[in-house]
Amino acid sequence: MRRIVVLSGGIGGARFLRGLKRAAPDADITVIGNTGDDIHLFGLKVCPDLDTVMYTLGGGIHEAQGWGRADETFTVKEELAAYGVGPEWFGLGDRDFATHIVRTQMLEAGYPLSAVTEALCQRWQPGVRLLPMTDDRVETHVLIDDGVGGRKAVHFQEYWVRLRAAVAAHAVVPVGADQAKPAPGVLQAVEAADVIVFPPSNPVVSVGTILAVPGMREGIASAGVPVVGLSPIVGDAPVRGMADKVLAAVGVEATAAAVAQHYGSGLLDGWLVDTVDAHAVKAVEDDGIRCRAVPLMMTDLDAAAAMATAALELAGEVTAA
Ligand SMILES: O=c1nc2n(C[C@H](O)[C@H](O)[C@H](O)CO)c3cc(O)ccc3cc-2c(=O)[nH]1
Repeated sequence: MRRIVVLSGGIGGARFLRGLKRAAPDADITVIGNTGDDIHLFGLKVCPDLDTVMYTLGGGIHEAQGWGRADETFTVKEELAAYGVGPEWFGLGDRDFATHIVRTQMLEAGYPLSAVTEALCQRWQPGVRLLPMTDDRVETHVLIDDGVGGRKAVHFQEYWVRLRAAVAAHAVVPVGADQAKPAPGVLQAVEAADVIVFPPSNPVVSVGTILAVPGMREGIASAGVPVVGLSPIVGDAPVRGMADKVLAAVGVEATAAAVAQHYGSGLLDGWLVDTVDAHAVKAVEDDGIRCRAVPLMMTDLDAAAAMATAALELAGEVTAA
């Protein structure tokens, strides 16, 4: 299992990756990061999931929060607010602003997002190869009630951060994904992988958005290597985030078994559920996906490393079968 490819969202994916690095210190890890959460604010391009992976693995993350920078200050945000310039609901700190300024400057100079991400990682040295899923613009929008009898689409960040996912999501649309091309190196990494891992990231707005880029699903299914995933749903509720809300929008129950079935045996060879969901193992295996129940709460680095070890062992079992 030397070459490992991981499809990652933000916090859950980043913490899992930290465990994976500990569990497989000699592995060559490529991370394909979701960019559907990206947002343009104050003229700057913000890539929350790429930055969360980069800061987490590079030692700059705000640990308790899981996103943004440690030791952050908010002077720029306060000054913008004093000018009446928002949105005030999105917490961009001063240190984080610097990342978005560098990124935007490089994009405006003509570099693709993949090259910009590589340049930012020169500083953070995450110890993995971090690739955006695409260099093209993709933006996840969520369809909600507009309060006057109709419906409207809002940016995913507005749904999650401003509305706290407190209203029903009727549909989730990765706008632009159908026209997007995988970023340079993405399909090559999938083709060269010894194992492909879906970490406990959101199956709809994180892994699902990556899979929506044309060529991704086919590339993974035809890679001929074990594809193993870890359930982000434990005891019928998301470990964090709003997976239940967006799963409902795509007609999938918020259970560990239903998420495995949503990915399907055409894509997934192995699936880890938490020990509290051990009753789901049989249903998943009946669907042709090898399934094991292990602790899936990433309470600390040791727990994340144990999860990564279990995922690699499951991949080994699938290969041997
Ligand atoms: O709940 C919040 N999450 C914030 N996040 C996290 C983000 O909204 C989501 O958790 C991810 O997009 C989901 O993966 C940020 C991430 C960044 O990289 C930069 C700024 C923010 C700001 C917020 C915020 O104000 N509130």
